[in-house]
Amino acid sequence: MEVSLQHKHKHQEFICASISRPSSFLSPSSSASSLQSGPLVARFSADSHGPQLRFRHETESPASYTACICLRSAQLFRIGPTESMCVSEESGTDKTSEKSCSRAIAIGFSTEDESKAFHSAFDTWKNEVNGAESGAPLENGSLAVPKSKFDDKIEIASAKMYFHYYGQLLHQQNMLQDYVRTGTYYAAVIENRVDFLGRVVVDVGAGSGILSLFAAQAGAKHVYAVEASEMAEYARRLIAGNPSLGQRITVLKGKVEEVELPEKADILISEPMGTLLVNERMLETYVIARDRFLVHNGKMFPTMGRIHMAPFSDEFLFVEIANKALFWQQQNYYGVDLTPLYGSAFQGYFTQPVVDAFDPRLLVAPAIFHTLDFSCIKEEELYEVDIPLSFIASIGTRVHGLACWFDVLFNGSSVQRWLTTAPGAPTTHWYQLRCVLSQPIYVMAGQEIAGNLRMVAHSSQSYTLYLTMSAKMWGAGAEQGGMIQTSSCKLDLKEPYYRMSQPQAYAWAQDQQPHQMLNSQEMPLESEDVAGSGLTGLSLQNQGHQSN
Ligand SMILES: C[S@@+](CC[C@H](N)C(=O)[O-])C[C@H]1O[C@@H](n2cnc3c(N)ncnc32)[C@H](O)[C@@H]1O
Repeated sequence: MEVSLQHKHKHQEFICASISRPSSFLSPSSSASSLQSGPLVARFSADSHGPQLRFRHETESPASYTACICLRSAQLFRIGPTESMCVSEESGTDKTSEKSCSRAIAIGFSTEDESKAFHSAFDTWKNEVNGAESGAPLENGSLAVPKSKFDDKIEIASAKMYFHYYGQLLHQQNMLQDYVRTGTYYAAVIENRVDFLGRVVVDVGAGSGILSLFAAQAGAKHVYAVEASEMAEYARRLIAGNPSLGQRITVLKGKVEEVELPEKADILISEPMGTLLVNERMLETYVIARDRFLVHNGKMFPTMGRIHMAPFSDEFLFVEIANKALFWQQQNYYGVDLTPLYGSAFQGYFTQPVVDAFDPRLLVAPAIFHTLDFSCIKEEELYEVDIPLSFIASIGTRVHGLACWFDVLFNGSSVQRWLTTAPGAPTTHWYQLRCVLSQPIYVMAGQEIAGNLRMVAHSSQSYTLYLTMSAKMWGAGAEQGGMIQTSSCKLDLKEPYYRMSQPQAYAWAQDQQPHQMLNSQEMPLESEDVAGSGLTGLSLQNQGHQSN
Protein backbone atom coordinates (compact mmCIF):
# COMPACT_ATOMS: atom_id res chain seq x y z
CA MET A 1 0.00 0.00 0.00
CA GLU A 2 1.16 3.49 -0.73
CA VAL A 3 2.64 5.71 1.92
CA SER A 4 3.12 9.34 1.12
CA LEU A 5 6.13 11.25 2.27
CA GLN A 6 6.55 14.95 2.36
CA HIS A 7 10.06 16.07 3.09
CA LYS A 8 10.43 19.68 4.14
CA HIS A 9 12.71 20.09 1.09
CA LYS A 10 11.40 18.64 -2.14
CA HIS A 11 14.84 17.24 -2.87
CA GLN A 12 18.42 17.33 -1.62
CA GLU A 13 21.57 16.91 -3.72
CA PHE A 14 25.15 15.78 -3.06
CA ILE A 15 28.22 15.44 -5.20
CA CYS A 16 29.97 12.08 -5.20
CA ALA A 17 33.04 10.84 -7.03
CA SER A 18 31.81 7.57 -8.52
CA ILE A 19 29.25 4.81 -8.38
CA SER A 20 29.79 1.19 -9.33
CA ARG A 21 28.24 -2.23 -8.91
CA PRO A 22 30.16 -4.49 -6.53
CA SER A 23 31.44 -7.53 -8.43
CA SER A 24 29.35 -9.97 -6.37
CA PHE A 25 26.22 -8.28 -7.72
CA LEU A 26 27.22 -8.36 -11.37
CA SER A 27 25.46 -10.76 -13.66
CA PRO A 28 27.89 -13.22 -15.28
CA SER A 29 27.39 -11.46 -18.63
CA SER A 30 28.41 -8.02 -17.29
CA SER A 31 31.77 -6.91 -18.44
CA ALA A 32 32.44 -3.96 -16.16
CA SER A 33 31.40 -3.05 -12.67
CA SER A 34 31.64 0.70 -13.14
CA LEU A 35 28.41 2.54 -13.76
CA GLN A 36 29.73 6.10 -13.78
CA SER A 37 32.70 8.06 -12.62
CA GLY A 38 33.46 11.75 -12.57
CA PRO A 39 31.40 14.21 -10.60
CA LEU A 40 27.98 12.70 -10.05
CA VAL A 41 24.94 14.16 -8.41
CA ALA A 42 23.15 12.03 -5.80
CA ARG A 43 19.62 13.34 -5.45
CA PHE A 44 17.22 12.43 -2.64
CA SER A 45 13.62 13.15 -3.60
CA ALA A 46 10.06 12.19 -2.83
CA ASP A 47 7.65 12.48 -5.72
CA SER A 48 4.91 10.43 -7.34
CA HIS A 49 7.43 7.53 -7.67
CA GLY A 50 7.90 7.47 -3.90
CA PRO A 51 11.04 8.30 -1.90
CA GLN A 52 14.11 7.75 -4.06
CA LEU A 53 17.84 8.18 -4.32
CA ARG A 54 18.92 8.83 -7.91
CA PHE A 55 22.35 9.31 -9.43
CA ARG A 56 23.09 11.32 -12.59
CA HIS A 57 26.10 12.85 -14.21
CA GLU A 58 26.60 16.47 -13.24
CA THR A 59 26.08 17.57 -16.83
CA GLU A 60 22.75 15.74 -17.21
CA SER A 61 19.33 17.21 -16.46
CA PRO A 62 17.66 16.36 -13.08
CA ALA A 63 15.05 14.30 -14.97
CA SER A 64 17.58 11.78 -16.33
CA TYR A 65 19.49 9.34 -14.15
CA THR A 66 22.06 6.54 -14.30
CA ALA A 67 20.87 4.60 -11.27
CA CYS A 68 17.85 4.79 -9.01
CA ILE A 69 17.31 3.27 -5.56
CA CYS A 70 14.02 3.07 -3.71
CA LEU A 71 14.66 4.53 -0.23
CA ARG A 72 11.99 2.39 1.40
CA SER A 73 14.08 -0.78 1.47
CA ALA A 74 17.50 0.85 1.14
CA GLN A 75 20.32 0.42 3.65
CA LEU A 76 23.60 2.31 3.58
CA PHE A 77 26.83 0.74 4.82
CA ARG A 78 30.11 2.51 5.35
CA ILE A 79 32.78 0.21 3.90
CA GLY A 80 35.65 2.68 4.04
CA PRO A 81 36.29 6.32 5.02
CA THR A 82 35.21 7.53 1.57
CA GLU A 83 33.38 4.47 0.32
CA SER A 84 29.88 3.27 1.06
CA MET A 85 27.54 0.60 -0.18
CA CYS A 86 23.84 1.15 -0.71
CA VAL A 87 21.73 -2.01 -0.79
CA SER A 88 18.05 -2.26 -1.59
CA GLU A 89 15.51 -5.00 -2.10
CA GLU A 90 13.85 -5.18 -5.51
CA SER A 91 10.85 -7.17 -6.59
CA GLY A 92 11.57 -9.50 -9.48
CA THR A 93 10.67 -8.11 -12.87
CA ASP A 94 9.68 -11.57 -13.98
CA LYS A 95 5.89 -11.55 -13.66
CA THR A 96 5.75 -15.27 -12.99
CA SER A 97 7.93 -14.94 -9.91
CA GLU A 98 7.27 -13.08 -6.70
CA LYS A 99 10.87 -13.40 -5.62
CA SER A 100 12.81 -10.30 -4.74
CA CYS A 101 16.54 -9.77 -5.01
CA SER A 102 19.08 -7.43 -3.46
CA ARG A 103 20.69 -4.70 -5.52
CA ALA A 104 23.82 -2.90 -4.43
CA ILE A 105 25.66 0.20 -5.54
CA ALA A 106 29.09 1.17 -4.24
CA ILE A 107 29.45 4.94 -3.85
CA GLY A 108 32.77 6.78 -3.75
CA PHE A 109 33.28 10.24 -2.23
CA SER A 110 36.18 12.65 -2.62
CA THR A 111 36.50 13.35 1.10
CA GLU A 112 35.45 11.86 4.40
CA ASP A 113 33.37 14.97 5.14
CA GLU A 114 31.38 14.48 1.93
CA SER A 115 30.78 10.89 2.94
CA LYS A 116 29.59 11.96 6.41
CA ALA A 117 27.22 14.59 5.01
CA PHE A 118 25.76 12.05 2.59
CA HIS A 119 25.23 9.47 5.39
CA SER A 120 23.57 12.04 7.57
CA ALA A 121 21.20 13.03 4.74
CA PHE A 122 20.49 9.38 4.03
CA ASP A 123 19.58 8.79 7.69
CA THR A 124 17.30 11.84 7.72
CA TRP A 125 15.47 10.79 4.56
CA LYS A 126 15.30 7.20 5.73
CA ASN A 127 13.89 8.23 9.12
CA GLU A 128 11.24 10.22 7.36
CA VAL A 129 10.30 7.18 5.26
CA ASN A 130 10.23 5.01 8.39
CA GLY A 131 8.25 7.65 10.28
CA ALA A 132 5.72 7.76 7.48
CA GLU A 133 5.54 3.99 7.27
CA SER A 134 5.11 3.54 11.00
CA GLY A 135 2.02 5.70 10.80
CA ALA A 136 3.43 9.00 12.06
CA PRO A 137 1.02 11.75 11.11
CA LEU A 138 2.13 13.77 8.11
CA GLU A 139 0.91 17.06 6.80
CA ASN A 140 -0.53 15.48 3.72
CA GLY A 141 -3.02 13.19 5.35
CA SER A 142 -3.50 9.74 6.83
CA LEU A 143 -1.37 6.77 5.96
CA ALA A 144 -1.71 3.12 5.15
CA VAL A 145 0.89 1.14 7.10
CA PRO A 146 2.86 -1.76 5.61
CA LYS A 147 4.01 -4.04 8.45
CA SER A 148 6.96 -6.38 8.79
CA LYS A 149 6.61 -9.97 9.91
CA PHE A 150 7.68 -8.88 13.40
CA ASP A 151 5.10 -6.07 13.58
CA ASP A 152 2.39 -8.41 12.32
CA LYS A 153 2.57 -10.70 15.32
CA ILE A 154 4.00 -8.60 18.17
CA GLU A 155 2.13 -5.84 20.00
CA ILE A 156 3.78 -2.45 19.63
CA ALA A 157 3.76 -1.85 23.40
CA SER A 158 5.49 -5.17 24.08
CA ALA A 159 8.16 -4.57 21.43
CA LYS A 160 8.77 -1.07 22.76
CA MET A 161 9.38 -2.31 26.30
CA TYR A 162 11.43 -5.22 25.03
CA PHE A 163 13.86 -3.14 22.97
CA HIS A 164 13.98 -0.48 25.66
CA TYR A 165 15.10 -3.17 28.10
CA TYR A 166 17.83 -4.47 25.80
CA GLY A 167 18.91 -0.93 24.93
CA GLN A 168 20.36 -0.56 28.43
CA LEU A 169 23.93 -1.57 29.21
CA LEU A 170 23.02 -2.93 32.63
CA HIS A 171 20.92 -5.69 31.08
CA GLN A 172 23.60 -6.55 28.52
CA GLN A 173 26.06 -6.67 31.42
CA ASN A 174 23.78 -9.11 33.23
CA MET A 175 24.10 -11.48 30.26
CA LEU A 176 27.83 -10.86 29.79
CA GLN A 177 28.39 -11.63 33.48
CA ASP A 178 26.75 -15.02 33.08
CA TYR A 179 30.12 -16.66 32.53
CA VAL A 180 28.58 -20.08 31.94
CA ARG A 181 26.66 -18.60 29.03
CA THR A 182 29.29 -16.28 27.58
CA GLY A 183 32.18 -18.67 28.28
CA THR A 184 30.40 -21.50 26.49
CA TYR A 185 29.74 -19.27 23.46
CA TYR A 186 33.39 -18.20 23.44
CA ALA A 187 34.62 -21.78 23.64
CA ALA A 188 32.15 -22.95 20.98
CA VAL A 189 33.38 -20.25 18.57
CA ILE A 190 37.11 -20.43 19.26
CA GLU A 191 37.26 -24.23 19.28
CA ASN A 192 35.42 -24.24 15.95
CA ARG A 193 37.58 -21.60 14.27
CA VAL A 194 37.39 -23.60 11.08
CA ASP A 195 33.67 -22.72 10.81
CA PHE A 196 34.41 -18.97 11.03
CA LEU A 197 37.76 -18.53 9.28
CA GLY A 198 37.27 -16.47 6.10
CA ARG A 199 33.46 -16.75 6.43
CA VAL A 200 30.65 -14.20 6.35
CA VAL A 201 28.80 -14.22 9.68
CA VAL A 202 25.51 -12.67 10.79
CA ASP A 203 25.07 -11.99 14.52
CA VAL A 204 21.30 -12.19 15.03
CA GLY A 205 20.34 -9.76 17.81
CA ALA A 206 23.89 -8.62 18.49
CA GLY A 207 23.26 -6.66 21.71
CA SER A 208 26.64 -5.33 22.86
CA GLY A 209 28.28 -7.01 19.84
CA ILE A 210 30.13 -9.54 21.95
CA LEU A 211 29.41 -12.55 19.73
CA SER A 212 30.41 -10.57 16.63
CA LEU A 213 33.75 -9.81 18.30
CA PHE A 214 34.19 -13.52 19.12
CA ALA A 215 33.44 -14.41 15.48
CA ALA A 216 36.00 -11.82 14.32
CA GLN A 217 38.54 -13.28 16.78
CA ALA A 218 37.94 -16.64 15.14
CA GLY A 219 38.93 -15.13 11.79
CA ALA A 220 35.57 -14.26 10.19
CA LYS A 221 35.94 -12.41 6.88
CA HIS A 222 33.05 -10.11 7.75
CA VAL A 223 30.42 -10.01 10.49
CA TYR A 224 27.06 -8.22 10.14
CA ALA A 225 25.84 -7.44 13.66
CA VAL A 226 22.08 -6.83 13.51
CA GLU A 227 20.53 -5.19 16.56
CA ALA A 228 17.15 -3.48 16.80
CA SER A 229 17.54 -1.67 20.13
CA GLU A 230 19.53 1.45 21.00
CA MET A 231 22.26 -0.99 22.05
CA ALA A 232 23.35 -0.89 18.39
CA GLU A 233 25.03 2.45 19.08
CA TYR A 234 26.95 1.03 22.07
CA ALA A 235 27.90 -1.98 19.95
CA ARG A 236 29.34 0.41 17.35
CA ARG A 237 31.42 2.06 20.07
CA LEU A 238 32.63 -1.21 21.52
CA ILE A 239 33.56 -2.47 18.08
CA ALA A 240 35.28 0.80 17.13
CA GLY A 241 37.29 0.49 20.35
CA ASN A 242 38.60 -2.90 19.20
CA PRO A 243 39.80 -1.78 15.76
CA SER A 244 41.74 -4.90 14.76
CA LEU A 245 38.49 -6.86 14.99
CA GLY A 246 36.11 -3.99 14.32
CA GLN A 247 37.26 -3.37 10.77
CA ARG A 248 35.61 -6.69 9.87
CA ILE A 249 32.31 -5.93 11.65
CA THR A 250 29.39 -3.83 10.41
CA VAL A 251 26.67 -2.96 12.91
CA LEU A 252 23.20 -2.64 11.41
CA LYS A 253 20.55 -1.03 13.54
CA GLY A 254 17.20 -2.56 12.72
CA LYS A 255 15.03 -5.61 13.09
CA VAL A 256 16.33 -8.86 11.67
CA GLU A 257 12.97 -9.17 9.92
CA GLU A 258 13.50 -5.85 8.12
CA VAL A 259 17.18 -5.09 7.44
CA GLU A 260 18.86 -5.89 4.13
CA LEU A 261 22.37 -7.32 3.91
CA PRO A 262 24.73 -6.91 0.97
CA GLU A 263 25.60 -10.61 0.90
CA LYS A 264 24.54 -14.02 2.22
CA ALA A 265 26.04 -15.47 5.39
CA ASP A 266 27.95 -18.74 5.75
CA ILE A 267 27.13 -18.94 9.45
CA LEU A 268 24.67 -17.38 11.90
CA ILE A 269 25.49 -16.78 15.53
CA SER A 270 22.87 -15.75 18.05
CA GLU A 271 21.72 -15.98 21.63
CA PRO A 272 17.95 -16.13 21.16
CA MET A 273 17.08 -18.29 24.18
CA GLY A 274 14.58 -17.15 26.81
CA THR A 275 13.25 -18.87 29.89
CA LEU A 276 12.05 -22.34 28.90
CA LEU A 277 14.01 -21.75 25.67
CA VAL A 278 11.07 -20.15 23.87
CA ASN A 279 10.24 -17.09 26.00
CA GLU A 280 10.64 -13.74 24.17
CA ARG A 281 9.82 -15.48 20.84
CA MET A 282 13.30 -14.66 19.57
CA LEU A 283 13.76 -18.19 18.21
CA GLU A 284 11.34 -17.12 15.49
CA THR A 285 13.63 -14.21 14.65
CA TYR A 286 16.58 -16.63 14.50
CA VAL A 287 14.69 -18.89 12.09
CA ILE A 288 13.65 -15.88 9.95
CA ALA A 289 17.33 -14.83 9.83
CA ARG A 290 18.18 -18.36 8.62
CA ASP A 291 15.64 -18.11 5.82
CA ARG A 292 16.63 -14.56 4.83
CA PHE A 293 20.39 -14.52 5.20
CA LEU A 294 21.95 -17.98 5.41
CA VAL A 295 23.39 -19.83 2.40
CA HIS A 296 22.00 -23.29 1.73
CA ASN A 297 23.52 -25.71 4.27
CA GLY A 298 25.08 -22.84 6.21
CA LYS A 299 25.86 -23.34 9.90
CA MET A 300 23.90 -22.08 12.89
CA PHE A 301 25.46 -21.45 16.33
CA PRO A 302 23.52 -22.75 18.26
CA THR A 303 22.26 -25.50 15.98
CA MET A 304 19.45 -26.94 18.05
CA GLY A 305 17.84 -26.73 21.48
CA ARG A 306 16.10 -29.16 23.80
CA ILE A 307 13.46 -28.54 26.46
CA HIS A 308 13.87 -31.01 29.32
CA MET A 309 11.00 -31.87 31.67
CA ALA A 310 10.50 -33.97 34.80
CA PRO A 311 7.88 -34.13 37.56
CA PHE A 312 9.02 -32.74 40.91
CA SER A 313 7.97 -32.81 44.54
CA ASP A 314 8.53 -29.67 46.62
CA GLU A 315 6.26 -29.26 49.63
CA PHE A 316 7.99 -26.02 50.73
CA LEU A 317 7.39 -24.37 47.38
CA PHE A 318 3.76 -25.49 47.24
CA VAL A 319 3.02 -24.16 50.72
CA GLU A 320 4.85 -20.90 49.98
CA ILE A 321 2.69 -20.26 46.90
CA ALA A 322 -0.55 -21.36 48.54
CA ASN A 323 0.17 -19.12 51.56
CA LYS A 324 0.50 -16.03 49.38
CA ALA A 325 -3.27 -16.09 48.93
CA LEU A 326 -3.92 -16.25 52.71
CA PHE A 327 -4.12 -12.45 52.74
CA TRP A 328 -7.52 -12.78 51.04
CA GLN A 329 -8.86 -14.92 53.87
CA GLN A 330 -9.17 -11.89 56.13
CA GLN A 331 -12.77 -11.22 57.08
CA ASN A 332 -12.13 -7.85 58.66
CA TYR A 333 -9.66 -5.90 56.56
CA TYR A 334 -10.46 -2.34 57.66
CA GLY A 335 -14.02 -3.60 58.06
CA VAL A 336 -14.09 -5.35 54.67
CA ASP A 337 -14.49 -9.12 54.12
CA LEU A 338 -11.83 -10.10 51.56
CA THR A 339 -12.78 -13.79 51.34
CA PRO A 340 -14.91 -13.52 48.16
CA LEU A 341 -11.64 -13.09 46.26
CA TYR A 342 -9.67 -15.82 48.03
CA GLY A 343 -10.34 -18.53 45.41
CA SER A 344 -9.29 -16.28 42.51
CA ALA A 345 -6.16 -15.10 44.34
CA PHE A 346 -5.23 -18.72 45.14
CA GLN A 347 -5.60 -19.78 41.48
CA GLY A 348 -3.85 -16.58 40.34
CA TYR A 349 -0.65 -17.41 42.19
CA PHE A 350 -0.53 -20.78 40.47
CA THR A 351 -0.59 -19.15 37.01
CA GLN A 352 2.95 -17.91 37.63
CA PRO A 353 5.75 -20.26 36.59
CA VAL A 354 8.45 -20.29 39.27
CA VAL A 355 11.98 -19.33 38.20
CA ASP A 356 14.78 -20.41 40.53
CA ALA A 357 17.63 -22.88 40.92
CA PHE A 358 16.40 -26.03 42.59
CA ASP A 359 18.05 -29.15 43.93
CA PRO A 360 17.83 -31.91 41.28
CA ARG A 361 16.94 -34.38 44.02
CA LEU A 362 13.45 -32.85 43.97
CA LEU A 363 12.81 -34.59 40.66
CA VAL A 364 10.72 -37.72 41.04
CA ALA A 365 11.35 -39.35 37.63
CA PRO A 366 14.04 -39.33 34.95
CA ALA A 367 13.65 -36.34 32.62
CA ILE A 368 12.42 -36.46 29.03
CA PHE A 369 13.20 -33.86 26.36
CA HIS A 370 11.69 -32.24 23.28
CA THR A 371 14.02 -31.11 20.48
CA LEU A 372 13.75 -27.92 18.41
CA ASP A 373 16.12 -28.15 15.45
CA PHE A 374 16.89 -24.55 14.48
CA SER A 375 18.36 -25.63 11.13
CA CYS A 376 15.04 -26.92 9.80
CA ILE A 377 12.14 -25.92 12.06
CA LYS A 378 9.58 -23.63 10.40
CA GLU A 379 8.83 -20.30 12.06
CA GLU A 380 5.13 -21.22 12.29
CA GLU A 381 5.97 -24.42 14.17
CA LEU A 382 7.09 -22.21 17.05
CA TYR A 383 3.64 -20.61 17.36
CA GLU A 384 2.35 -23.70 19.15
CA VAL A 385 4.49 -26.46 20.65
CA ASP A 386 2.71 -29.55 21.94
CA ILE A 387 4.69 -32.00 24.07
CA PRO A 388 3.22 -35.31 25.28
CA LEU A 389 4.48 -36.27 28.74
CA SER A 390 5.16 -39.75 30.09
CA PHE A 391 7.26 -40.56 33.17
CA ILE A 392 7.71 -43.47 35.55
CA ALA A 393 7.86 -42.27 39.17
CA SER A 394 11.03 -43.38 40.94
CA ILE A 395 9.54 -42.89 44.43
CA GLY A 396 6.15 -42.68 46.10
CA THR A 397 5.43 -39.03 46.80
CA ARG A 398 3.17 -36.02 46.18
CA VAL A 399 3.93 -34.54 42.74
CA HIS A 400 3.65 -30.75 42.75
CA GLY A 401 4.19 -30.09 39.07
CA LEU A 402 6.58 -30.10 36.15
CA ALA A 403 10.17 -28.86 36.28
CA CYS A 404 11.69 -27.63 33.02
CA TRP A 405 15.07 -26.48 31.73
CA PHE A 406 16.83 -26.39 28.38
CA ASP A 407 20.13 -26.86 26.65
CA VAL A 408 21.47 -25.86 23.22
CA LEU A 409 24.06 -27.50 20.99
CA PHE A 410 26.80 -25.80 19.01
CA ASN A 411 27.38 -28.42 16.36
CA GLY A 412 30.81 -27.25 15.25
CA SER A 413 32.96 -28.99 12.66
CA SER A 414 35.71 -29.54 15.26
CA VAL A 415 33.90 -29.71 18.59
CA GLN A 416 30.28 -30.25 19.66
CA ARG A 417 29.57 -28.11 22.67
CA TRP A 418 26.46 -27.96 24.85
CA LEU A 419 25.25 -25.02 26.92
CA THR A 420 22.99 -26.40 29.63
CA THR A 421 20.71 -24.80 32.22
CA ALA A 422 20.03 -28.09 34.05
CA PRO A 423 19.50 -28.22 37.82
CA GLY A 424 22.71 -29.27 39.50
CA ALA A 425 24.84 -27.79 36.69
CA PRO A 426 26.53 -24.40 37.23
CA THR A 427 23.67 -21.94 37.50
CA THR A 428 22.97 -19.58 34.62
CA HIS A 429 20.87 -16.41 34.58
CA TRP A 430 18.04 -18.51 33.10
CA TYR A 431 17.88 -20.69 36.25
CA GLN A 432 15.20 -23.36 35.86
CA LEU A 433 11.44 -23.10 35.57
CA ARG A 434 8.72 -24.95 37.47
CA CYS A 435 5.00 -25.14 36.71
CA VAL A 436 3.25 -25.75 40.03
CA LEU A 437 -0.14 -27.53 40.17
CA SER A 438 -2.72 -26.06 42.55
CA GLN A 439 -3.90 -29.67 43.07
CA PRO A 440 -0.87 -31.95 43.58
CA ILE A 441 -1.18 -35.61 42.60
CA TYR A 442 -0.07 -38.69 44.57
CA VAL A 443 2.08 -41.37 42.95
CA MET A 444 3.62 -44.69 43.98
CA ALA A 445 7.10 -45.80 42.91
CA GLY A 446 6.81 -47.38 39.44
CA GLN A 447 3.55 -45.59 38.61
CA GLU A 448 3.22 -43.85 35.24
CA ILE A 449 2.64 -40.09 35.19
CA ALA A 450 1.15 -39.06 31.84
CA GLY A 451 0.10 -35.69 30.53
CA ASN A 452 0.73 -32.89 28.12
CA LEU A 453 2.49 -29.52 27.97
CA ARG A 454 1.10 -27.19 25.31
CA MET A 455 2.81 -23.85 24.74
CA VAL A 456 0.90 -21.27 22.72
CA ALA A 457 2.69 -18.11 21.61
CA HIS A 458 1.04 -14.75 22.29
CA SER A 459 1.57 -11.26 20.94
CA SER A 460 3.40 -10.06 24.06
CA GLN A 461 6.51 -12.01 23.03
CA SER A 462 5.81 -14.94 25.30
CA TYR A 463 3.67 -18.08 25.70
CA THR A 464 0.62 -19.35 27.54
CA LEU A 465 1.38 -22.78 29.02
CA TYR A 466 -1.31 -25.44 29.38
CA LEU A 467 -0.14 -28.29 31.63
CA THR A 468 -2.01 -31.50 32.42
CA MET A 469 -0.52 -34.23 34.60
CA SER A 470 -2.28 -37.49 35.51
CA ALA A 471 -1.35 -40.39 37.71
CA LYS A 472 -2.16 -43.50 35.72
CA MET A 473 -3.90 -46.41 37.38
CA TRP A 474 -1.38 -48.74 38.93
CA GLY A 475 -1.57 -52.35 39.99
CA ALA A 476 -4.86 -54.22 39.59
CA GLY A 477 -7.00 -52.80 36.76
CA ALA A 478 -4.08 -50.86 35.26
CA GLU A 479 -4.44 -52.68 31.91
CA GLN A 480 -7.69 -50.74 31.34
CA GLY A 481 -5.47 -47.64 31.23
CA GLY A 482 -7.58 -45.57 33.62
CA MET A 483 -6.38 -42.38 35.33
CA ILE A 484 -6.61 -42.08 39.10
CA GLN A 485 -6.15 -38.34 39.36
CA THR A 486 -5.71 -35.54 36.86
CA SER A 487 -4.58 -32.00 37.59
CA SER A 488 -4.34 -29.13 35.08
CA CYS A 489 -3.14 -25.56 35.11
CA LYS A 490 -2.73 -22.60 32.78
CA LEU A 491 0.32 -20.37 33.23
CA ASP A 492 1.65 -17.20 31.63
CA LEU A 493 5.34 -17.46 30.85
CA LYS A 494 5.49 -13.68 30.66
CA GLU A 495 4.61 -13.33 34.38
CA PRO A 496 6.98 -15.62 36.29
CA TYR A 497 7.60 -15.64 40.00
CA TYR A 498 11.34 -15.01 40.42
CA ARG A 499 12.31 -16.94 43.51
CA MET A 500 16.05 -16.57 43.69
CA SER A 501 16.85 -19.08 46.36
CA GLN A 502 20.10 -20.94 46.39
CA PRO A 503 19.82 -24.68 45.81
CA GLN A 504 18.98 -26.10 49.24
CA ALA A 505 19.94 -29.34 50.88
CA TYR A 506 16.67 -31.17 51.35
CA ALA A 507 16.29 -33.78 54.08
CA TRP A 508 15.14 -37.11 52.71
CA ALA A 509 12.68 -39.40 54.45
CA GLN A 510 14.10 -42.80 55.34
CA ASP A 511 12.31 -44.56 52.50
CA GLN A 512 13.37 -41.95 49.92
CA GLN A 513 16.96 -42.39 48.85
CA PRO A 514 18.57 -39.62 46.81
CA HIS A 515 18.82 -40.88 43.27
CA GLN A 516 20.41 -39.83 40.03
CA MET A 517 17.71 -38.15 37.95
CA LEU A 518 19.71 -36.89 35.04
CA ASN A 519 20.46 -39.63 32.61
CA SER A 520 23.97 -39.74 31.20
CA GLN A 521 22.86 -38.04 27.98
CA GLU A 522 21.83 -35.02 30.00
CA MET A 523 24.86 -34.66 32.20
CA PRO A 524 25.95 -31.04 31.88
CA LEU A 525 29.67 -31.52 31.52
CA GLU A 526 30.53 -29.13 28.76
CA SER A 527 29.66 -25.80 30.24
CA GLU A 528 31.35 -26.68 33.49
CA ASP A 529 34.79 -27.21 32.03
CA VAL A 530 34.66 -23.92 30.12
CA ALA A 531 33.21 -21.52 32.54
CA GLY A 532 34.32 -22.79 35.88
CA SER A 533 32.22 -21.84 38.83
CA GLY A 534 28.52 -21.13 38.62
CA LEU A 535 26.63 -17.92 39.07
CA THR A 536 24.28 -18.67 41.89
CA GLY A 537 24.61 -15.13 43.20
CA LEU A 538 23.65 -13.49 39.92
CA SER A 539 20.75 -11.15 40.27
CA LEU A 540 17.93 -11.15 37.78
CA GLN A 541 15.71 -8.12 37.93
CA ASN A 542 12.01 -8.63 37.64
CA GLN A 543 11.33 -6.53 34.56
CA GLY A 544 9.54 -8.81 32.22
CA HIS A 545 12.29 -9.48 29.66
CA GLN A 546 15.17 -10.50 31.80
CA SER A 547 14.98 -14.11 30.85
CA ASN A 548 17.46 -14.06 28.04
C1 LIG B 1 19.65 -12.13 24.59
S1 LIG B 1 20.22 -10.71 23.86
C2 LIG B 1 21.78 -11.28 23.26
C3 LIG B 1 22.75 -10.17 23.02
C4 LIG B 1 24.11 -10.63 22.55
N1 LIG B 1 24.03 -11.38 21.33
C5 LIG B 1 24.81 -11.47 23.59
O1 LIG B 1 24.91 -12.66 23.41
O2 LIG B 1 25.22 -10.91 24.61
C6 LIG B 1 19.22 -10.62 22.43
C7 LIG B 1 19.41 -9.35 21.64
O3 LIG B 1 18.68 -9.49 20.42
C8 LIG B 1 18.03 -8.27 20.13
N2 LIG B 1 16.85 -8.60 19.32
C9 LIG B 1 15.79 -9.34 19.70
N3 LIG B 1 14.92 -9.47 18.70
C10 LIG B 1 15.45 -8.81 17.64
C11 LIG B 1 15.02 -8.58 16.31
N4 LIG B 1 13.87 -9.06 15.88
N5 LIG B 1 15.81 -7.86 15.49
C12 LIG B 1 17.01 -7.35 15.95
N6 LIG B 1 17.45 -7.52 17.21
C13 LIG B 1 16.69 -8.25 18.04
C14 LIG B 1 17.68 -7.69 21.49
O4 LIG B 1 17.48 -6.30 21.43
C15 LIG B 1 18.88 -8.11 22.33
O5 LIG B 1 19.87 -7.12 22.35
